[in-house]
Amino acid sequence: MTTGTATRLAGPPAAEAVIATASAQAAGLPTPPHLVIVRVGDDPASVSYVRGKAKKAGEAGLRSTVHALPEATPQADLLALVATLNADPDVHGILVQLPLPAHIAEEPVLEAIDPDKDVDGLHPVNVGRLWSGRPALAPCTPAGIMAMLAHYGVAVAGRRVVIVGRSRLVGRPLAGLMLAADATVTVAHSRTRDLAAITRSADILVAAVGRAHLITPDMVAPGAVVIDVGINRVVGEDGKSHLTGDVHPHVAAVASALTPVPGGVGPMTVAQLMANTVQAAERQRSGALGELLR
Ligand SMILES: Nc1nc(=O)c2c([nH]1)NC[C@@H]1CN(c3ccc(C(=O)N[C@@H](CCC(=O)O)C(=O)O)cc3)C=[N+]21
Repeated sequence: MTTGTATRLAGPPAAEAVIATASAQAAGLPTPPHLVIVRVGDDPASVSYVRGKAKKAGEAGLRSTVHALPEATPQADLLALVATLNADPDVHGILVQLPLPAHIAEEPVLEAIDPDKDVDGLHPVNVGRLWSGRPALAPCTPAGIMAMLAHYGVAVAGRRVVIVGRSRLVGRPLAGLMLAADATVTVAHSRTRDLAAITRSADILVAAVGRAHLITPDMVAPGAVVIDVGINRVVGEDGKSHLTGDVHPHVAAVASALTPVPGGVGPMTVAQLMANTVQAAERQRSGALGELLR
């Protein structure tokens, strides 16, 4: 077999382009947009992601505040904090880092966030706006994937997109964004029969399942563009823990383009959070006019 090597769709250059645009927009606002991140508990991955997000916000010329609440925080206290942030005109974006501790129900917390400050795009109002094809704050990972494809000149309109995974944070909203961009969309998942036959029909294949190396070369059409959203921590032969995606490395021999993990979709997620925060600040500034336009 001859092995081609897929073009590497690197995250950082595309992420920098998104951040540069967001920074320029932010500079045109009366005050720098203010992002508030709420983290409950000390999950090491969450601590590290939140740190990365706050750092990027500073680099982009945004303000950020992190509320790190103890693991045992009662749900009512978290809801009270969200209400305070909603009412504060100096707060433009609110992100509650997931997952929350088991004693806190996710839904009431997400539904408590002002939809116009919901930079994660997880409030049902934003989900509904997205699915009815209206302007909406969209979840950062799928919006970042769309930005990445645009950055690298990968056309979406009219093409077959297969998304493996139907999560609230990635698979479902990505399907909505792809549909809005005129793709023909299939969402596959753990109960899908003959997954390989479906994934082989994709011009653009997105793996967002959270199972290391689920997508093998036989599941990919020659020349397909493959987006790997997986962030799996695995212990390698060297005994060290490292990150790997949902896509097997040998897929690079079949695909025309492939996003690496790390250094692919992850940085796009963070960049898109900055873009969403600026968008939220602009929506709030446009106030009553914005109300009419939505
Ligand atoms: N309310 C909420 N919104 C989120 O958007 C959200 C969340 N909760 N909970 C967890 C997931 C995961 N997530 C990532 C963000 C950045 C990287 C990222 O920057 N990854 C780097 C490497 C990071 C590392 O080395 O650990 C990369 O892929 O190159 C990954 C994953 C946002 N999430």
